[in-house]
Amino acid sequence: MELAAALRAEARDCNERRVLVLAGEPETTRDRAVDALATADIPLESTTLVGPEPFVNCERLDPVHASELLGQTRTAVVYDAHESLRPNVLGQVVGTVDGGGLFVLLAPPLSAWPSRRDDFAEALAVPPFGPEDVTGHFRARLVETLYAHRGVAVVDVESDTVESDGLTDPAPRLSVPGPAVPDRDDRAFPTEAYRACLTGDQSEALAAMEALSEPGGTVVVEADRGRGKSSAAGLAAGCLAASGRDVLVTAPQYGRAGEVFARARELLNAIEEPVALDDETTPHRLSTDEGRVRYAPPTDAVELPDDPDAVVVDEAAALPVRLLSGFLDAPAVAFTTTIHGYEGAGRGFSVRFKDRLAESDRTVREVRMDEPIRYAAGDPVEVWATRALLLDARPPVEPLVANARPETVSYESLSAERLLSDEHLLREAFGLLVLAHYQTEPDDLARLLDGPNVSVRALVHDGHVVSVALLAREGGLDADRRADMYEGARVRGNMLPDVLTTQLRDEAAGIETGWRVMRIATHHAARGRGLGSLLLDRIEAEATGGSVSASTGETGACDYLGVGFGATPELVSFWADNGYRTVHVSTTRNDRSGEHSAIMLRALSEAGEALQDRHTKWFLERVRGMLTDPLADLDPDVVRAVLSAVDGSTRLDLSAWEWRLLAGSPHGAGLFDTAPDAFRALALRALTDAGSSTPTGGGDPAMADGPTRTDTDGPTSTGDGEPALEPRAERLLVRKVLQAHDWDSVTAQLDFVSRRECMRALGDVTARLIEAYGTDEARAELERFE
Ligand SMILES: CC(=O)SCCNC(=O)CCNC(=O)[C@H](O)C(C)(C)COP(=O)(O)OP(=O)(O)OC[C@H]1O[C@@H](n2cnc3c(N)ncnc32)[C@H](O)[C@@H]1OP(=O)(O)O
Ligand SMILES: Nc1ncnc2c1ncn2[C@@H]1O[C@H](COP(=O)(O)OP(=O)(O)OP(=O)(O)O)[C@@H](O)[C@H]1O
Repeated sequence: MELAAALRAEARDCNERRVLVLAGEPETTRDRAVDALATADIPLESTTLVGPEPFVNCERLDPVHASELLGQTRTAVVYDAHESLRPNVLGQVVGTVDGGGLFVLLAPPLSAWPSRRDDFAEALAVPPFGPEDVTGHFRARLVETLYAHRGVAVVDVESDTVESDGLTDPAPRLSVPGPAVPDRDDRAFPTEAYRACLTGDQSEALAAMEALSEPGGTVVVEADRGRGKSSAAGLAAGCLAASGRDVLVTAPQYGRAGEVFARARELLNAIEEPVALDDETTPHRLSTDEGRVRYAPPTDAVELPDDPDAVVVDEAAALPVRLLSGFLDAPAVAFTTTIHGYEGAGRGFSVRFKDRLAESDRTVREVRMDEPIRYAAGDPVEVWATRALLLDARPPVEPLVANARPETVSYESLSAERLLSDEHLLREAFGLLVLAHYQTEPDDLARLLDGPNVSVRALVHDGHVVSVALLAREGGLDADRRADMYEGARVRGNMLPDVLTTQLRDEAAGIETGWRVMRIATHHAARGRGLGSLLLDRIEAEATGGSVSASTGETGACDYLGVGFGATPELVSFWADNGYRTVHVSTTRNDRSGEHSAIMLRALSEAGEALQDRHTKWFLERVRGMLTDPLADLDPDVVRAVLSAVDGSTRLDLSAWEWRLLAGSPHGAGLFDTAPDAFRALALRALTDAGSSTPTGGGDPAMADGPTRTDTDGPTSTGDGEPALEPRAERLLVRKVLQAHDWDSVTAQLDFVSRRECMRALGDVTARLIEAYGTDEARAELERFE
């Protein structure tokens, strides 16, 4: 394996990395990899094998644990991709290879690789599709990039042919001086911290983070992977703790904060600050005499437990904007974020969150770190990985779509073939999806190109993608599969049938076929002009009449459209305005976003309607119980939005005595606390009516009457609908009546001047609801006190 030695020698000379692809039968490639590591003189202690079985005496990680390598530095990583090639794993492992090191990829013969069905392809075969329906576009594209890119050697080990030698013959590199330590006058942090910096960019980022010493300090550090941003944040945290401050560190995953703590600790040791680990089992907690550095997961950290002096949010792009905004309540805060990472969300961070920062009254210091730490700038392996995984995909630049309007765009189905033949279109469509969602990852690219159940629709303005939707076909499952699912077996994909079947105990929920809108996004320069709604309209038109063909990207006619998403009031209204109706709200919060998911359906066929109707009915029957317990802290505006988006309303089944009690409450004759259930029934009725124009009536013993809004009785105050309550009155119904918060907290949350005023406000709302919904007797009772 002389080639391996030559690649390594070149890599070392220019502090870059090289890729060695060994293609052929598994055993042969594994033997050759062992030879290659030996000939290239790569120490096994700094080599990691990522693969299903050991064949070389070095650290081995199963591919599912590859994320453990994030933030680490290895001289070589061998990725044995025979059993499965996972795009996420590829992205995670390439970045950890050090300058002067090799990334060794073991693969089947490259010409046959795209048509192989490996374990990852199996994972993309979402029922009712089988592995034979999964295509190999992602791998075909990957193979093309392997041949096309500099720094990538390809060897066919069966014929012992070097198909591409990967040598770039670089010009000799001038040695780069280490970063200068700023003058003492210019800095507040100790010299040791600046000495610990490995690049000028890192030193500048550290200097910017001195702003965290003062209340109001806000710093944003943006960098590509491996630029040393976590380390810069760690050095800053160490300096702050040494000066007696309490620093709270958060990151999407506990393990990811490791570099922050490692640098903080090294620094505290270097400046001889006695440092104690509070607890060996949770090493992410360091204490100095007066200061400390501690970790909390994002959804806890946003509550700013124990009032930290400063907060470091590492990998901020992987968190949703709503959560990030919460950190602006901290006295001082630094956000570090990857621009083109496997998180693939850096631009999203800039666009979505920087606007929010700009609106806040904080002065923000922004720093960008470009110099790579592990290897030289311009490293060809980084260039290759970025292209292969589309890590730098971005939406069209603003001027190209700024004039897009519903009348200037065309609706298009973007098949995988079309996207592959037009790299610009692929980059724009994927870039827009990445930008719109904080959790897009390289696996999604493969899903989009090869998943038989996934397809893309877009609005195109002048050749550029301005709105895009990713659709998943769900349901259409046979009886055995539905029974398995009902009994608790995991069925891939099929998110909506899965929730409706397993959590909501509907064994028939997987019969109908639906399209789930997995993601939808409109370019930020063209939002609020009706484009998102137009895209949904066109999808619906297609879904009501289309033909079925997985290979052409046609998803076919179906029974319903559906969506599951982290519920915010604005998004729920967007879906409700487009005719989607609530059937479920998850009882737990998403770990990363802190949001509850809402599930909304839009029935398109009779069968779809039957499905939606029964879930609407069940939702109305159970939502009261959920609101007093698991959803008791759900944002009242989300509660208002999801309730008003239910396609139906509850019937009021109150006894004459309950009506009398309600009617007495506005004037203090009846008390809320003596019969909260009667108040709940009334509040729920009002809030579910809030989105409709024709309320349903009372008198029926059934709790819910499903989606038909046929009124039977119940006068209304407006003549043609429900009483129009102000948002604050609705929030009061949610917080006090439905979520059962105590009077004092409701008074404070809704800014009432006193508990008395809050109680009086509830009395007023109750009176209005009795006017609208009460029996004649109840209204007469109300009048007795007036
Ligand atoms: C399954 C999922 O993907 S859910 C996640 C949806 N996607 C995102 O959140 C990505 C970022 N957001 C976007 O790309 C867009 O805001 C979309 C896709 C939600 C809406 O696209 P648009 O082209 O703006 O839609 P359209 O113009 O038809 O409707 C906008 C309406 O949605 C509402 N809306 C939706 N989201 C928001 C929001 N975050 N802030 C304010 N209003 C919003 C508004 O009421 C607006 O009404 P208006 O026209 O009266 O101003
Ligand atoms: N000042 C430093 N001292 C010692 N090691 C450092 C320093 N800065 C960076 N490193 C090392 O360089 C590598 C990359 O640094 P770090 O993890 O801070 O960068 P990052 O930009 O957050 O990278 P990633 O995106 O890979 O998480 C790590 O292995 C880290 O240990």
